Amino acid sequence: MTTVYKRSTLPVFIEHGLAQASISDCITETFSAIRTVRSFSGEKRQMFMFANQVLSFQLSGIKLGTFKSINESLTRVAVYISLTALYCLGGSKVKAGQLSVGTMASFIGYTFTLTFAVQGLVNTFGDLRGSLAAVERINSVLSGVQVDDALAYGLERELKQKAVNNENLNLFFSDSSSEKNQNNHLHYMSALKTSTNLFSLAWSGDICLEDVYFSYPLRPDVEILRGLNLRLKCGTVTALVGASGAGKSTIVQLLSRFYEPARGCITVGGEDVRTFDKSEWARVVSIVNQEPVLFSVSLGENIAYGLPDDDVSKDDVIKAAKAANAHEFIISLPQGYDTLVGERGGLLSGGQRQRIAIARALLKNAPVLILDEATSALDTVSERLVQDALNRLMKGRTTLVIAHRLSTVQNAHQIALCSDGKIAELGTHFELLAKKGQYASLVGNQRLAFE
Ligand SMILES: Nc1ncnc2c1ncn2[C@@H]1O[C@H](COP(=O)(O)OP(=O)(O)OP(=O)(O)O)[C@@H](O)[C@H]1O
Repeated sequence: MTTVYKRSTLPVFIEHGLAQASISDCITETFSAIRTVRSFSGEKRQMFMFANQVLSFQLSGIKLGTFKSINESLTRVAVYISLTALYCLGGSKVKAGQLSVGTMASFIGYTFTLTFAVQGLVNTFGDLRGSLAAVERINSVLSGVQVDDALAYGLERELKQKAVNNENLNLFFSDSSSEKNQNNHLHYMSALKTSTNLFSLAWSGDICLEDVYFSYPLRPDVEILRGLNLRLKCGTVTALVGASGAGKSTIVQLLSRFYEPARGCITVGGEDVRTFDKSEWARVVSIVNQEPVLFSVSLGENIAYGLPDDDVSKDDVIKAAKAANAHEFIISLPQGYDTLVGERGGLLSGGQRQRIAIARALLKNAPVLILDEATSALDTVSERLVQDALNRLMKGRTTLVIAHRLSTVQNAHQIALCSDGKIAELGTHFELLAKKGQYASLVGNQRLAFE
């Protein structure tokens, strides 16, 4: 009986445990790659995955609950059978005059009542304690979070338009009829423009950082950017250089709109980017990082990440992979485009991960490209393949590259040297060398890698 019970319930326990683990895996993966998720407008996709995992957790929970209830019922039946047996035994002793009826009945009754009561109480308190701890943790996380209203508004609006029939997602949205939500919506609806002209502006206009001041929320007293001005000319490459800690990544974060400037503004074709919501902005900007983040899905899905499923054909994915010099290595794998890349792309080499990220950006085809050039050394063949793919990706796009290689800097249309929270020098490689300023000494000190 015990063996049958174990055999039948063990898989249910395992399934429930796995469902719980996949929820936390999904959360960990999403938050550790939050910049990539945001830059590819992947919030909806991650939320959808999360919703599915919560639902399978719910289903396995119900199954487990059913087994537990059956177990509980069987236990109770067994207890009552024993009780009946005790009554019979006690009854015979009473009949023989060895025990009084009252003593026997009270003994049995009190014993079992007490057992069930204590058991129930312990179970309930156990569950309650767990739930209270979870609620407390959720509250502490939520109370420390600053809600990004513009992003939240953009996401909710998009989800309401496109996924209104999707029950899974609807579970995650609060009742928009509440007065507070409606006020928020009205506020942003009046402030934010639609994306209709954002793409054409980004394909044809310059991107400008105008007198930008910025400090990080966690260190509000330290001004990282102090009146920075920089124009990224449409369709050209700007190499951003500067000493470590000069603020290069901060400029990238502002351009990606992970943060907003404290003063000054960023414009696209003359329009303040804050007039567009963040999820729409994410569609016109591609970011390729030093250490590209891949998700633990297939190679094909990683390349198509960020695009709605119905917009991506297998041919498009292959075309992007070919342009990124990734097709050959993908088809040499036994499962080709269906090969799983492992957690954070761990089953691929550094150069392969970079080419997948480049294919992803090529497929996204955004007019603005932000590139954080890898400092880690690749072997010569891999390096050439990556560089070749990057050159194709940069072509015709307004590109800002945090440059670490002299060749990148030399080939850029302009070089911006960031120092003291400003652009201290701006020009081509030879112009800046002739100036014999900070750029010349940066190159002289070999702080830019020579090839
Ligand atoms: N999230 C953050 N919160 C507070 N301060 C930060 C944060 N990120 C960076 N800083 C600070 O901002 C300054 C500029 O950092 P940033 O990363 O932009 O420099 P960088 O030029 O990209 O440097 P590196 O070349 O070493 O990557 C540094 O002094 C850094 O300590």
